[in-house]
Amino acid sequence: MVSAGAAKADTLVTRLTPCIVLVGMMGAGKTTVGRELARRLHRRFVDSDHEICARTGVSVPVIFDVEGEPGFRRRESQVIEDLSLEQDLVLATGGGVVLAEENRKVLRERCLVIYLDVPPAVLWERTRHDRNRPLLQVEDPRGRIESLYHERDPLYRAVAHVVVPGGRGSAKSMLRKIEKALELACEN
Ligand SMILES: Nc1ncnc2c1ncn2[C@@H]1O[C@H](COP(=O)(O)OP(=O)(O)OP(=O)(O)O)[C@@H](O)[C@H]1O
Ligand SMILES: O=C(O)C1=C[C@@H](O)[C@@H](O)[C@H](O)C1
Ligand SMILES: [Mg+2]
Repeated sequence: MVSAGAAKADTLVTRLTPCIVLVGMMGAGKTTVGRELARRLHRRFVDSDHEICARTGVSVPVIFDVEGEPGFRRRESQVIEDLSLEQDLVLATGGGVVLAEENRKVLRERCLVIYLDVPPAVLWERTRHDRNRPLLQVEDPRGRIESLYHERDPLYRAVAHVVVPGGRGSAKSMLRKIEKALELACEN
């Protein structure tokens, strides 16, 4: 059963947008919320980190180990180039997708981009026990999140058509905010 909010957003975004893209920091909930958003909008869901792993057959930390961050970023840009043109897709991106200007350009021009803006303290709570994020395997991961957030926040804002502020609310409440923002974006 599709809720009234999801049905309304579905009609409007289907008319206006090819690919709905979620951007934001590690732990913002792009994968968690994106999967549910896709289900509610009857769209296919792809996570760019998962797509890179499917193409290479190894995990994100292994790619960082073998090819370094530049190798991972090249693979990420290729996935963005390929998927951003697809119809009926919700695409959850990796936290660093906005670092490359070419990615920002492609996403901004081809897609409807939603920034999930979650404060560093909450990001830290969600990622502190996860070993799958190579950039956080440092002495002060909490400080790293803080500095990455401040470096990247302007880039997320530059690429986004819609900013959805998040906090300690549930994934469900984030989803409701996104659906509301999609309705508003499509009315204007
Ligand atoms: N709104 C939320 N409330 C509470 N926990 C959440 C929320 N959204 C996501 N989480 C949890 O936070 C963790 C990180 O979420 P998720 O993997 O979706 O983030 P991400 O934005 O995809 O991060 P990355 O850029 O590293 O892929 C997961 O354990 C998820 O269950
Ligand atoms: O924020 C980042 O730079 C990253 C986030 C993850 O989604 C992965 O793409 C990878 O761990 C790098
Ligand atoms: Mg993710």
